[in-house]
Amino acid sequence: MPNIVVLPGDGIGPEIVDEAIKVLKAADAKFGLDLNYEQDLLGGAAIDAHGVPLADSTLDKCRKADAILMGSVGGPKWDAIEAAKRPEKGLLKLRYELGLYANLRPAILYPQLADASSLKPEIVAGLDILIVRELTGGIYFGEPRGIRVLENGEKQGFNTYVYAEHEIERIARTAFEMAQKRGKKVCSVDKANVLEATVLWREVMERIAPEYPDVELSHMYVDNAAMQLVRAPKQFDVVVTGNMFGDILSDTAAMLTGSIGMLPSASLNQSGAGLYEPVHGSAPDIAGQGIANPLATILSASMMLRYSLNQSAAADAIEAAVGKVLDKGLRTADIYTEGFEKVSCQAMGDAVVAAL
Ligand SMILES: NC(=O)C1=CN([C@@H]2O[C@H](COP(=O)(O)OP(=O)(O)OC[C@H]3O[C@@H](n4cnc5c(N)ncnc54)[C@H](O)[C@@H]3O)[C@@H](O)[C@H]2O)C=CC1
Ligand SMILES: CC(C)CC(=O)C(=O)O
Ligand SMILES: [Mg+2]
Repeated sequence: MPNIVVLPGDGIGPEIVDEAIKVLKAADAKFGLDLNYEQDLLGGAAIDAHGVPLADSTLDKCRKADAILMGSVGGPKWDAIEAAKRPEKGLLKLRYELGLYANLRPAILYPQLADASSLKPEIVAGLDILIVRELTGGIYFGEPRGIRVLENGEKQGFNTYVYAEHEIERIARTAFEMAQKRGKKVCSVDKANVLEATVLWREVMERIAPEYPDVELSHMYVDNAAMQLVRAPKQFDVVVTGNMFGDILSDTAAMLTGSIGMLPSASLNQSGAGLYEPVHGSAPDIAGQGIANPLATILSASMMLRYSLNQSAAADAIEAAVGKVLDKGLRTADIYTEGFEKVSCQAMGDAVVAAL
């Protein structure tokens, strides 16, 4: 019986995770998945209960799990806490401790949402990009880091952008392997005109590329990539990049698909167990109102079935059910455009269950 650790987190986290679990239970009834769920705390909720954003006991459960389904962490309630102890650090620690270096962030435009995209329909029609973000290295984890006092009494904040060859090699392989199953193009995004760490990044990408002769490798500076994503996004197939650039570019890509409420993600390690979470955060501005879009989390649950639990038929069925619900004209507020039916978070989850 596969064991799923469920970490709803903060803000809209509990609302959207409830809907994803509902959909998983419906998929279980239909496909006999026999999933077992174990709920625990992460982020601000864990700080409130245990004083730390990720308790050792929670980390232990996650290590033993077949997969983890997460909502989102953070919020203004904990913003005054010093940076090293904030809710977000619990999530970063979880990713790091489980070695979840490969973060897959598909940005797919459902054709029904062409009107909700920030771009003109003709620019985004058929959009299907996969952002492969390195998740356990780079500037989010580099040492030294902190805030120090200089001799003149002024404070200085500092972080370190660092990548070792093995970290670049393994994420390169993930990107090339993914591209082999898709459009056979990898665009590696860096800032090699300025940052030495990304000069090495580019060198390693070039070194690994010949192992995948059927895949075309190109390089792009991150500033241009941000521009190209909103100018002509369909030029991209797989985009591989470091932790911070991937974080930023995936939020940009989200708006091409209509809303960040539509973007799921999978974070994988070498062993196949994974962490599944929407790309968005805890959305404190709409938390508790029942209006969040649960589809990113529902689609993350579908990625969990596909990547960690070997249940691709159930994953396909959930994705098809999401398509059917959009066909019916149901829209949460973030993807609502005139002429459609505006529904709550819960109604959207119920509709996906019904469509399943
Ligand atoms: N993986 C995680 O747990 C992440 C956590 N965060 C944390 O979340 C908190 C809020 O961060 P923000 O910068 O505001 O980013 P955010 O992604 O939470 O929200 C940005 C905007 O998108 C909207 N939005 C996000 N998800 C939505 C959904 N499912 N349905 C409808 N609208 C949605 C929000 O209402 C807001 O207007 C912060 O504490 C941040 O550190 C941010 C990103 C990821
Ligand atoms: C805590 C943040 C690094 C989370 C985030 O923004 C993300 O993973 O997209
Ligand atoms: Mg982010």
